[in-house]
Amino acid sequence: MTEMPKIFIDGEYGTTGLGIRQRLADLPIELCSVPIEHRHDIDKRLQMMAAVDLAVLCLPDEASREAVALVEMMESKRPRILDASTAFRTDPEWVYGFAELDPGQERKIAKADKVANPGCYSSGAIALLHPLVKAGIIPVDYPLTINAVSGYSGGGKKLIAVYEQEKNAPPFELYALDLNHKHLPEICHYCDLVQEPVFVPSVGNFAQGMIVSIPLHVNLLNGTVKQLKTCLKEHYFQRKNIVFVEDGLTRLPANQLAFTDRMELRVHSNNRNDQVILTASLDNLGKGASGAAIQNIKLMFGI
Ligand SMILES: NC(=O)C1=CN([C@@H]2O[C@H](COP(=O)(O)OP(=O)(O)OC[C@H]3O[C@@H](n4cnc5c(N)ncnc54)[C@H](OP(=O)(O)O)[C@@H]3O)[C@@H](O)[C@H]2O)C=CC1
Ligand SMILES: CC(=O)N[C@@H](CCC(=O)OP(=O)(O)O)C(=O)O
Repeated sequence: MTEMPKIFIDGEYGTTGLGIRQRLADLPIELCSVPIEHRHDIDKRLQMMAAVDLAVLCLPDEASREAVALVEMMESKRPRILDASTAFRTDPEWVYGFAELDPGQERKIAKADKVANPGCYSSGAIALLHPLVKAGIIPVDYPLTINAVSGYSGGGKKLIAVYEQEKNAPPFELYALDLNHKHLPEICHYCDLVQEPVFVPSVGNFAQGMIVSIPLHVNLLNGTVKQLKTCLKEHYFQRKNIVFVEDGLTRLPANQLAFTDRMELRVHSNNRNDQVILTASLDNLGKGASGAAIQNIKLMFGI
């Protein structure tokens, strides 16, 4: 009998880490753990990393950078790494863990030693924009606006505490109003955009779920509403985790896909076909984080 792959989740007691741990329970892998009281102990974590085939990092950016630098200095066998943070998503030495990006991306992930899991908002934005820009329908210099709302679990343990423990948590708030959100470089990079979109993220008083929505004026595109739909339908044909849906919805609840690992894409248009809103619905902790990580782990071990 062949041995099961060994995996250590650094940050396993955080929001994304816990989500991955729960999903791994169904897979043929051996999960190696550091006790909760030692979760910040770098020596114990490095010892564990030296003993496993894959280290999944579910840490803040700085802690991820530190852990990766230490792994790279290891003289013993190094584990492969899957990083959930923003730190390496546009780094050319890392493979971007968005399996549906292009044909061939799954193969790259399967062979990679270092995989960067995509950001939650970025996953929705890239799923919509990448195929449309690549097909030339959305010009690379289109003045895009990306609106998005996330459940509060998107901000990890700290934001969950604000929403679940403080009496005066807002029902809804805009944030990142300095127009410098950490997902913008990733979105521009993987959509080949030359004009940075205006990104308007927000958070609502619900735990999980996300909508990314992108309004478009059809007269500024190189294509029709029908061509937008056909392009997305063909790009995601027979994909399990991302589906293009044509159901004519005119309302879209933000928690529609909460507790799933799927993403749904839609093209909403008016009856003049001159305005469009593209939407991506997902769970920030599902396809936006832990669900995508599991997709990558399965690819990396051929499960
Ligand atoms: N939440 C989400 O929807 C998404 C999150 N991500 C990314 O995943 C990563 C983790 O986020 P999330 O799970 O939300 O965050 P959480 O704050 O919920 O969890 C982070 C975990 O890492 C631990 N930790 C923090 N600093 C260190 C350190 N220096 N050494 C060891 N452990 C440390 C924390 O410990 P302690 O228990 O002491 O706080 C906590 O257990 C982030 O990079 C985030 O950007 C990606 C996609 C979506
Ligand atoms: C609601 C909320 O705060 N969301 C986070 C994004 C989620 C996150 O931190 O992780 P990823 O970058 O890996 O997606 C934010 O805007 O910073």
